[in-house]
Amino acid sequence: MKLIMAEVFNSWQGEGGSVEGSAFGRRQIFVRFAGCDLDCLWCDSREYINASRVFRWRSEVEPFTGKFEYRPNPASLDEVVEAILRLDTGDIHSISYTGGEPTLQVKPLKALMEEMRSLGFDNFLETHGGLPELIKEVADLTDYASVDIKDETARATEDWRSLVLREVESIRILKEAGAKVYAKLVVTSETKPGNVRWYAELLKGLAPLVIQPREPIEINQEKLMNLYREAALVMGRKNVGLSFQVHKYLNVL
Ligand SMILES: C[S@@+](CC[C@H](N)C(=O)[O-])C[C@H]1O[C@@H](n2cnc3c(N)ncnc32)[C@H](O)[C@@H]1O
Ligand SMILES: Nc1nc2[nH]cc(C(=O)O)c2c(=O)[nH]1
Ligand code: SF4
Ligand SMILES: [Mg+2]
Repeated sequence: MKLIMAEVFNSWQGEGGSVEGSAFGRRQIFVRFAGCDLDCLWCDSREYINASRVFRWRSEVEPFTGKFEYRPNPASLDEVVEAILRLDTGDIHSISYTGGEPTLQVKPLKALMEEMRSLGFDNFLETHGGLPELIKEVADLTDYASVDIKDETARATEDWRSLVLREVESIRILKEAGAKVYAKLVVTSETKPGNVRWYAELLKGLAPLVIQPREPIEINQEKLMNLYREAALVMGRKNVGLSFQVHKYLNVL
């Protein structure tokens, strides 16, 4: 079984804020898959979007050392499992599968999640959720999921509205399978309050929402808190929170 990988490292989860299902501040091993079918304007993992150009992947030799070993793509499942286990510091909350978009490589993703579960780890899926048919394949193996709702200002794809509906469908599938799920919305100064109301209507009663400012932050506090209020008025005050990419401020991976 082969995978196109980007990197494997050990850090703490820097996103998700305090809503239910978030693993913010928990220690994780991150497994970043190469390749994505979307093209978010502000993506901080751009170099990994085109999988055919990711010739090698890196794995941390030891946590927080900044020292990496490089290997050619594609990777074998065994190599990736070995890289993960080498970074097991004994305090790992869950394994985070991110990217790129991990669900695009659904067969090896599933095999890896099965293997990590059998070794006693929980699985945390970080996904754009735009492909519910693929989400179905890994839903039973997912303990936690952070599913992005792509705002119109991300310009992720041409048919943005149908993408949002598919993301919500993925959340439903994951929830029905028993995963702890929250939605993450990256906002900018151009984000429309009316759009946030629409996302909130779709998520109401389904999953909590975190609002995460695009980095580097350009949205002002007043606008951010107005968007928060729009969402909370629809979803309920306990179901909305803020999320910041704290790892970027602390200069860790
Ligand atoms: C790189 S994506 C990979 C997983 C999946 N493709 C997705 O978009 O959800 C991981 C997370 O980083 C967030 N992210 C990426 N670039 C960002 C930026 N410049 N500012 C804020 N969040 C960002 C995404 O919204 C997503 O929640
Ligand atoms: N520390 C840390 N937390 C994260 N949460 C989501 C990340 C991602 O890129 O998916 C990420 C990441 O790359 N590093
Ligand atoms: S979906 Fe995720 S990996 Fe893909 S472009 Fe958007 S932020 Fe980047
Ligand atoms: Mg990131």
